Amino acid sequence: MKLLRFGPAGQEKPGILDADGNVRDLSGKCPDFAGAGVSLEALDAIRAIDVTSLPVVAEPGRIGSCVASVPNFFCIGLNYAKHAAETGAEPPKEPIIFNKATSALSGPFDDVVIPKGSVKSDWEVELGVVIGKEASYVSEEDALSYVAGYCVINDMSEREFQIEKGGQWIKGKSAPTFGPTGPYLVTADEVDDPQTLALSLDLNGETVQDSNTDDMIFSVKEIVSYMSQFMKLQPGDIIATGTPSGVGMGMKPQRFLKPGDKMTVRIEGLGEQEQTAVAYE
Ligand SMILES: NC(=O)N[C@@H](O)C(=O)O
Repeated sequence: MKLLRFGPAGQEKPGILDADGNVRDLSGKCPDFAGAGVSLEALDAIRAIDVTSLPVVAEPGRIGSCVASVPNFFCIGLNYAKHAAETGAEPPKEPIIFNKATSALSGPFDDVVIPKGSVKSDWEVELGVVIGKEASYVSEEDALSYVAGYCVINDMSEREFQIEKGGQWIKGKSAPTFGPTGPYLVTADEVDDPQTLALSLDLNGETVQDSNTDDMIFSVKEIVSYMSQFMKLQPGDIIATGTPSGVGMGMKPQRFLKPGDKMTVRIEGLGEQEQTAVAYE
């Protein structure tokens, strides 16, 4: 299933894409796609609905983040060897885990606001994993059975805030609008192998990131199992699984976003996002 949320910010309704590409309204039939609303049980209940019986939304308007009110917005750092190299870092021996403030979550086509005082705002296409079942001490073998689905994420990053402000990457990752997520939550049963997906990001029409999830250092199943050794993952948690090379910080000379820049962010089978960078006002 391709699940989405449509409507003005803060008033989104849950929907589903039908076989003809129409948005069908799921409101009243299921809870919002937040927390338990994306548990494996909740997704099974949606799967049992006859999609053709749902009203077609002729004009869905704005598309919101495909999940809402996320309990945790986790990220994995330096999970592609060439990206680690472009930042001057060694490939990690164990997964690097950090957080993005959950208030950074935004719609896949919403403007990205360059934060107040920022001169180093940067882009990062990433495969997003949404957890569908409490996961504590799970094996790698079982890990993918805890995944509700996958989505596109732009892990927006302010490099001065992230690197030059005395530590903790969360400072550079968390500005409002720094987490475009969606357009769809594609349920796990529709993704044969999360380690074979092409992912790319264009800046003003020029492809700057172009890779495949088979280049990850730690696979999705390794990440979910590893994280579950330290914490209990919960339904609705997002894990952004790291970005490939081609970020502005790694370019020579470095390149950062300015108002009017357009980012097109895509992952094979999961859809495409587009954001325009705008100045903070
Ligand atoms: N350098 C940096 O921030 N990278 C991470 O976000 C990552 O995805 O690797």
